[in-house]
Amino acid sequence: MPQHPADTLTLVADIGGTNTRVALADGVSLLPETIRRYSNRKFPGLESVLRQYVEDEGGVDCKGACVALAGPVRDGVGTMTNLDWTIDRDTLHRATRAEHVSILNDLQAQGHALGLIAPDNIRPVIEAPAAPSQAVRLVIGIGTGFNASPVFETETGRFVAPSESGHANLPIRTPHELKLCEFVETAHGFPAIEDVLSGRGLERTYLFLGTEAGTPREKSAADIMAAVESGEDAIATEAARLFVHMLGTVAGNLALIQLPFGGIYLVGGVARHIAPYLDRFGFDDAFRDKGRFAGFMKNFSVSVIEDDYAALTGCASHMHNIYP
Ligand SMILES: Nc1ncnc2c1ncn2[C@@H]1O[C@H](COP(=O)(O)OP(=O)(O)OP(=O)(O)O)[C@@H](O)[C@H]1O
Repeated sequence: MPQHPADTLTLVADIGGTNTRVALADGVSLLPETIRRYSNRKFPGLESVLRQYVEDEGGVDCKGACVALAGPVRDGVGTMTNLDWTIDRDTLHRATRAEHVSILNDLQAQGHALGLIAPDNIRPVIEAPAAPSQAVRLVIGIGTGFNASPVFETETGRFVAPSESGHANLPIRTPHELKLCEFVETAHGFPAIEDVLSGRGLERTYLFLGTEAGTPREKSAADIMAAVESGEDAIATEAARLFVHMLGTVAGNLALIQLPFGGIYLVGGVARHIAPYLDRFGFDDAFRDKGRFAGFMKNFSVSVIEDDYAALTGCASHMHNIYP
């Protein structure tokens, strides 16, 4: 990589509950040939994934390193929610030898990527009136877990607020959703949004509907979506419909809390796979089902970001802004 001297390079990593994606960036641009993907279950911890990456890139030296992880970050220590991994700044220095390091929540990184995603990678779901460029935006992530972050444009730069909103409890609108909530609560002790709106949540919804029908069966999220596509399994179709409805309700709630007149952006592996069915399974109706505020909900556009590496771009942008 001779055309990119070490003092311009940043190592960026997106650590999800299932997969870690790592790349090098020059400024805000990812270097496509350096993008690598690792399956988390093959590694004992985050430090070893990062060390593996540095080795796979021939012992590369970088000026900065930024990791975005699926879990809360407090006082410079990130803790994964769906994996027994933590990372702190010293470990990140050690693993990458970078001078500047930063640890973000993965949805914060997704927020920092807004404005840098190629238009081809943004799929519109609901249109809304145009808003000023400083209007608040909201990213919602549905993958191994669920989370959301509002994105604020301030006079001193962009601020993306972290949250753990996937661990708030499920909002219930129908008797059937109440039964799903009770099913989730029986298994987990608490019916969190993430227990339905995630890959495992889709699988759990499928099991719930099968159990209700007297034919309990398990299928992976990918197989459920393949069955929806082929139309061969009515329970899979119903699971996707229930999932989409719950997603509309939760996204509508978050919109009312944050007022993202600049748009809502759905990101993550499950969001990308469910995107073609949002219209067919009534996302829009559930999103707008807010009583007197049903008309007000037309202020919010919704899109799906189809770029699997958006969080890496967000890490690069964040580092470029704080260490130009
Ligand atoms: N074809 C598919 N349809 C729906 N869901 C799928 C499909 N393939 C994989 N998934 C689900 O996507 C999830 C992984 O999504 P993603 O790649 O965004 O993960 P991640 O970045 O590790 O997650 P997170 O950041 O939420 O922790 C898994 O729960 C998996 O079951």
